[in-house]
Amino acid sequence: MTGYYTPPGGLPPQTALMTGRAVFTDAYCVIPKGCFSDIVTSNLPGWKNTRLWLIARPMSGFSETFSQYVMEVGPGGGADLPEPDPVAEGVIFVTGGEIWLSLDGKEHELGAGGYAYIPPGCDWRLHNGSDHPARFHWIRKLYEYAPGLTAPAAFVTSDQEVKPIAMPDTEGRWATTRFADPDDLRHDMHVNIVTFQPGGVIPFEETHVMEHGLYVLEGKAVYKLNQDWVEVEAGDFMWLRAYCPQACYAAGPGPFRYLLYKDVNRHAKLRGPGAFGR
Ligand SMILES: NC(=O)N[C@H](N)C(=O)O
Repeated sequence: MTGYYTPPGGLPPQTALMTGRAVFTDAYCVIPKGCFSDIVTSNLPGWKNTRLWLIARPMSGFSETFSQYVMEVGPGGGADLPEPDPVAEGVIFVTGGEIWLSLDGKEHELGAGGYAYIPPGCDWRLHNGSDHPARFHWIRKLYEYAPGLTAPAAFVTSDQEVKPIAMPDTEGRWATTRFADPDDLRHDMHVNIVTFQPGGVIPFEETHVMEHGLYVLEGKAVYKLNQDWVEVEAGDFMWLRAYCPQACYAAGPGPFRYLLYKDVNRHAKLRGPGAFGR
């Protein structure tokens, strides 16, 4: 772990060359780090001294499940009512600085690598009491209640505390840090960190129902997205629609790591005549 990329802000200089790496297709999208300039930031109601890059949002109303924000909270900034939607759950992953997080009355301080799961309806607040900016990812999803299951409880952990689990037969070259218990079906989204050691690969085209957001925290790789091979590096974001084929080769001298969102553990939504009379 050598640190997590965070956008520096500002504008590229007038002498900058467009590199043409930004791509938006029906199956996937790549937002390279060069796109994180000051002019594409947003603000949010209720958030003080805060700006964000909103890098994923549901758009077609058909199959997209999540939104992802790269947040930058300045000194003294934050929110007492951060989440307006009572059914939204969230994950926070800190990439730089420190945040103060109150979850249902319990207070936590999170630094780089800090991770929090925030269930729907949680009473939470977030502030930056330091004199430098705090940066973190905020991933949001509408929680899908399932018969017999309640929503999970809030928890706080960190990249440093959770041991990555190697994928079978990879000699540890491909491993996943799983922050939520994969056997706990109350969770309908996982936000994990995937780590490849130099030369590590996904050796087949994964093609599955889960939608993905991948934010590259560290290193570089060549990623297969649908029919294209795309070079990616720390700071780049990829959005992959359900069933988008995916594979990769870790190409740099150090580990290649990304924060991975996926929707899990729920039925496919049926549509059309006969689906409970709808
Ligand atoms: N692109 C990925 O890293 N996919 C993961 N192996 C996953 O779906 O868990």
